[in-house]
Amino acid sequence: MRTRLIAGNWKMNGSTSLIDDFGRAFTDAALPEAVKVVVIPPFPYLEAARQAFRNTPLQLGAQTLNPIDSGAHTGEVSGRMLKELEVRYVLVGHSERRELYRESDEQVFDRLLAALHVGLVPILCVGESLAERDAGQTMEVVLRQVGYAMARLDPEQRQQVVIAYEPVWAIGTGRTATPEQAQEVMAGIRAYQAEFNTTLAEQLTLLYGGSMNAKNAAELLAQPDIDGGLVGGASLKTDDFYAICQSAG
Ligand SMILES: O=C[C@H](O)COP(=O)(O)O
Repeated sequence: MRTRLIAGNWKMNGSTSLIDDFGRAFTDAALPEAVKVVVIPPFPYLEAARQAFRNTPLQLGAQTLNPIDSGAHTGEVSGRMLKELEVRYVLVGHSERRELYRESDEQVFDRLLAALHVGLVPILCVGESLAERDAGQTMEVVLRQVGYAMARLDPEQRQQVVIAYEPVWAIGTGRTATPEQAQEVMAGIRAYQAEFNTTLAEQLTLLYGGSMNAKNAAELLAQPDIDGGLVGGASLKTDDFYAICQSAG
């Protein structure tokens, strides 16, 4: 059975009091067995989260990392620093990083490799824009993003990567991909992986992201190639996020 994973990406939102709310809500939480839950707050809240989540099943994630270990890179954070704060997962290639901060496939790959080198689990985010979908280029764009990274990894590294499919037009818009639309692309990603190794493809954890919420999560998560969710807006509401985690069981 594949890992079920729900990750809440707070983006540039949240507060220390929201961290405390999550700590309280998830203390001794009875989550479905085999569901892993990750909270990905902004960097300044990681230490508070590490403390507040001690008696919870919540694991920590970070939103990006610099590929370099240390040095004169003002404003940047390295994977080694994240590891010190017991961070386990890190997003790479989120569409907001690709768009707003002009991260190329090459830069995304450097970050992914750096994450693997320090023992973080990278969540590689991929997805097409609305114009690309309308032009019938969805699979081409998504497989280019997946392929650029995966083809450069060795089999053991490939096994560590989680992939999140996030159609850009569904992010923060309230317009979720239909379960069928998401399933079609995610089956395509798994089939692409199977070209390297069928066992690895079968074990690959694939997340859907894009306006997932407490109402639509169960239907999305029921699709055969959707193993979990990368949740933005709804991960800022404790009750909604808790409900999404329950739907993953
Ligand atoms: O990282 C999360 C995704 O970008 C989805 O965000 P959203 O749930 O607010 O659409």
